[in-house]
Amino acid sequence: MPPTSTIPLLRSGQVRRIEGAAARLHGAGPAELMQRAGLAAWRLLLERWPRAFCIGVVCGPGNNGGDGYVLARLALTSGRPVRVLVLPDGAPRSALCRDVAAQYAASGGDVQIYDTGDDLPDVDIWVDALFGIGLTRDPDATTTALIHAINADGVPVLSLDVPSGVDADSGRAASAFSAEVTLTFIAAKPGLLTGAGRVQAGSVIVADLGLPPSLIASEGASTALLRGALAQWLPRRERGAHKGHNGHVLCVGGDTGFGGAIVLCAEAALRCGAGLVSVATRAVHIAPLLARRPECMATAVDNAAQLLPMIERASVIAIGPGLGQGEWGEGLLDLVLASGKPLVLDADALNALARRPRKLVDAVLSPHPGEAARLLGVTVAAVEADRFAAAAQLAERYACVVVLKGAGTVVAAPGATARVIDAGNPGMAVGGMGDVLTGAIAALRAQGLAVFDAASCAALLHAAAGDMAAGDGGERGLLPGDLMPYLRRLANPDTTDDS
Ligand SMILES: NC(=O)C1=CN([C@@H]2O[C@H](COP(=O)(O)OP(=O)(O)OC[C@H]3O[C@@H](n4cnc5c(N)ncnc54)[C@H](O)[C@@H]3O)[C@@H](O)[C@H]2O)[C@H](O)CC1
Ligand SMILES: [K+]
Repeated sequence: MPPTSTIPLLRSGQVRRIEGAAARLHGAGPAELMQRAGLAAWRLLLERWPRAFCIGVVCGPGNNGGDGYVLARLALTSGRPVRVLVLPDGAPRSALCRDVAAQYAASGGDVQIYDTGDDLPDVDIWVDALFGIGLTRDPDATTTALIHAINADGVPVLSLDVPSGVDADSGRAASAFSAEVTLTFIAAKPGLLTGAGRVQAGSVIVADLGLPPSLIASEGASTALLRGALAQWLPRRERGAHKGHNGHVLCVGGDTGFGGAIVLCAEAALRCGAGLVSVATRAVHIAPLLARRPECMATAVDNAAQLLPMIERASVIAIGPGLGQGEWGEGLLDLVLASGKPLVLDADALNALARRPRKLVDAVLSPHPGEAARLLGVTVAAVEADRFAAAAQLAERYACVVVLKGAGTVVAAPGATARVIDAGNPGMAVGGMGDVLTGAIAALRAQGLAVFDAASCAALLHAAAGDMAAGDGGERGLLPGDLMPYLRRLANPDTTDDS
């Protein structure tokens, strides 16, 4: 049951087709759209940075640069000083860009050629109109020098359409502007919401350029951005429910001395609404910890035979936190994989799976980029260069749902439109956060959500709880346990059944 709060993301090719259709169907050709783009950017600049007086604009040779020249002309005719920078080989190449550059010059504007090592003009804001969806290769040395100089200049950067240097579809960036805001045209691009692109884009604002939503929707989303509104996802709580109604999660992990992870997993499963949670572990030191929670039964499991009855009673099994890489963990994993129960695999269970790859049935994998690289047999850089492709390959190879963690979590399922979550913050990059997510996924699966929705909703819940916890005390020093009260709060939007 995907929520209504999914925002469609369009790839570059889709946006270009819409641009073509806009000319045919709505009389808004590329020249008109460029004027609208430049005007939308100028209005946003005035609204967001009203005290910016001297306006710097970096203009590229293509139509992204054209957007920049339109803005530069508007700034100039508003009486502000304008500094337009172009690269040595950056003279306008597209006809549209030449036209608007000529309009800017006719308004009295001039252009400065930037070369490596030049001092930057003193401006109050930089508008990045170097490259948009037409980036075809990594920026060269001079371009990279300009990008680094502007990123270090200490003034805000407003990127038009895409932070230059970022691949609009994958999010990959060799070097890119660090934008405070990216005003993207017609629709947000997937590369702005995950990986390096999410980091460089800052706040992403969409300008529809006055095109009808029906035209923009005509392309169909290549990826869906999931935001807030968790209520639509979560199963309604029946008044007469008892703990059996809300599923029984079995958490398997916690080799000797590694008990913390499985405790986090168990607690998160409870906080996200699982009716019952059992823990199979051999980190016996955590037994007293869990014994104080009657809703959570911990059992010391030394061998696979002891696990069987626990598997029978469970509705969903989460395996991996603190599982270790030894025989004990491998033996339990084999039994769990053979159980036929809905599964969530994380941490060391993923490393074991990477050593012995096999297709899964009704499972969710929740790798970080390193685990994903091992599961695919590639480098971490290759995973991060195109997180959508990596998640899709994992989903196909292991026949399961995949939650690829990191900046802009990607949730993929075989043959389905990928989902991406732009909530979450760098404070969550600490040990144990993944264990909390594993418990959340298992809990929502145990409460009856379909596997793709359970993984997506849990990832949204987890990221939103991380943002709330960071908002309450800062990102530095954020700990996995800090998320628990927020998980509970977010998992209880006013959806209780009044019947
Ligand atoms: N699609 C729309 O509805 C609208 C698009 N607008 C703007 O147009 C750009 C896309 O323009 P395009 O000319 O296709 O590409 P770019 O301007 O991004 O750049 C292409 C230009 O740059 C050269 N180039 C590419 N990579 C590099 C590199 N690494 N180093 C040097 N040069 C490079 C390439 O050869 C081309 O010459 C879109 O993003 C919007 O901003 C409209 O104005 C609004 C509607
Ligand atoms: K740009």
